Amino acid sequence: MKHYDDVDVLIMAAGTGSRMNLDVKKQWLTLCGQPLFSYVARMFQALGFTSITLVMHEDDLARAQGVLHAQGLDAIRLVAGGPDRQTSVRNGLLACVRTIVLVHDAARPFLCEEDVRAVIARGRATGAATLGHAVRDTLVKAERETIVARVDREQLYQLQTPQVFRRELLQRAHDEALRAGAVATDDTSVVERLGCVVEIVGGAAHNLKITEPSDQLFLAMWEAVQCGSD
Ligand SMILES: Nc1ccn([C@@H]2O[C@H](COP(=O)(O)OP(=O)(O)OP(=O)(O)O)[C@@H](O)[C@H]2O)c(=O)n1
Ligand SMILES: C[C@](O)(CO)[C@H](O)COP(=O)(O)O
Repeated sequence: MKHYDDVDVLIMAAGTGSRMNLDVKKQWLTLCGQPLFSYVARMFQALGFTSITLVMHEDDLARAQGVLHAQGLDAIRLVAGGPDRQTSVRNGLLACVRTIVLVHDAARPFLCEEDVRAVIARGRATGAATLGHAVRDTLVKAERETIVARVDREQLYQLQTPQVFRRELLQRAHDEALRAGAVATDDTSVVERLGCVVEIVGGAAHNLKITEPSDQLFLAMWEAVQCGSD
């Protein structure tokens, strides 16, 4: 059973995707015939979420509106992002009114329902939870591409999204970070600055973020499996 009426979903899609080195921003790459941002928005709608806000680059708002409309996704709100992810999340928070906020990257389209359910359950219970995956490769520290030290991976995780928070806490954390001029790459870091504990929920390894050109291979593989194309 799905009970998501206490959750505002923020889908982050306002970046420039500089590490992809493409002419197109990565959220416009297609998966199963749809741009990543609408693929992800549709997925959350299909899971039963009723408040979904898509944070897009301001240059893309009109075009994104057209895509959402053409796909019958008019219920999804559009908000302009900012120059960094933290500002984009803060802009998105202005559209949130519910008890819980779930923040997800449009660049992570390979999310499964089980992980969404698990991280929401922990976020509701503790106030702050994130999906993450234990590091599984051998880790080292290097200088000038030469190994100088070994790093014990025992306690290391790669954080993913969704990240789920009590809205009041996330808002307070962003207000405080703005006041202090603190910049972070994710929202757990923003919340930790308040001294809050964030719980990690083990997520699927395949919930990876499209970041570098070679990650397009995963889009092709997912499409072949999920959409039946060859
Ligand atoms: N100003 C920004 C920057 C990032 N994001 C979003 O946050 C997610 C994760 O960020 P990242 O992978 O770093 O995306 P980009 O900033 O676009 O990539 P890059 O760092 O390579 O430029 C992406 O879905 C991206 O669109 C955002 O909404 N607003
Ligand atoms: C939020 C995030 O996806 C968690 O892994 C990540 O921090 C986004 O920013 P990054 O600069 O790509 O690490």
